[in-house]
Amino acid sequence: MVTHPQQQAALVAAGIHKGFGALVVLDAVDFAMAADEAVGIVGPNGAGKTTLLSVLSGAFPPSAGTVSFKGDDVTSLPATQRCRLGLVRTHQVPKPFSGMTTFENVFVAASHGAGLGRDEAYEEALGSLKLCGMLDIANRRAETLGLLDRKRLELARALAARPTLLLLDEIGGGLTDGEAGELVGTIRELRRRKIGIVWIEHIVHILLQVAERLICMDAGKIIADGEPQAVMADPEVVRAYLGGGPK
Ligand SMILES: Nc1ncnc2c1ncn2[C@@H]1O[C@H](COP(=O)(O)OP(=O)(O)OP(=O)(O)O)[C@@H](O)[C@H]1O
Repeated sequence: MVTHPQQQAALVAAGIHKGFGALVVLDAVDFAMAADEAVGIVGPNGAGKTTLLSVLSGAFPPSAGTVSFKGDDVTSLPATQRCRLGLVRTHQVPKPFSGMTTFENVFVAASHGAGLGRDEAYEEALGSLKLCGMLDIANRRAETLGLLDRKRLELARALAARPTLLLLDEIGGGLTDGEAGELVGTIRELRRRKIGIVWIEHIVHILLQVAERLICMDAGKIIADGEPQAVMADPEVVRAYLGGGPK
């Protein structure tokens, strides 16, 4: 088990509960990570992974518990304000602004997400598109992009918001191994730039190319947390996620 003293942690979620009506989706989840960690999250469908990411990013509040970022309690801050602090997420299903070009989509993220002035936002948008290999399609309308390019655009938009900690929700989902591998190259570059990562992904062998720590969730709880290979070999993880037979 990896220990994460809270005083060194950049992102701390403590005692998180989340329910939708009678359905308990997160049940007393505690999570903490340092600013420069790369944490992978796996678990079966419906385990609560995306809901946890939504609570961390501020998409909706927890039913109970607190979230703090860089030492400040952000539990009641909306996603837009957490974004300005550097806590930025991507979505499982990219929904770019249609009727706008790829560049314009990223420019909006730089100006509104990061709060940059026009010239700085322009440079930031170009830099993000370059990093994601999208300069050659900067003038394509977003609604004409295929899935890989939509995923790249989702990443470019998040990067233009200048994250210090990036929450990725199945950025590889629906892609071929080769396509997901391309995204890994970009995410590795982010790691070189010391951006912290929390990455939910079902394509585990892709995830393990980046994650230095792995968490497995099941039924609203964290059931394993630590060195990736040890977590993947954990009998509880094998049972809940990897399809092991009954004990
Ligand atoms: N807004 C909502 N209203 C009602 N139920 C919801 C809502 N969001 C999620 N749920 C339910 O909460 C549970 C957990 O969903 P969540 O998307 O967090 O799981 P997940 O681990 O990310 O799954 P997957 O791997 O399939 O994306 C599911 O049963 C889901 O149907």
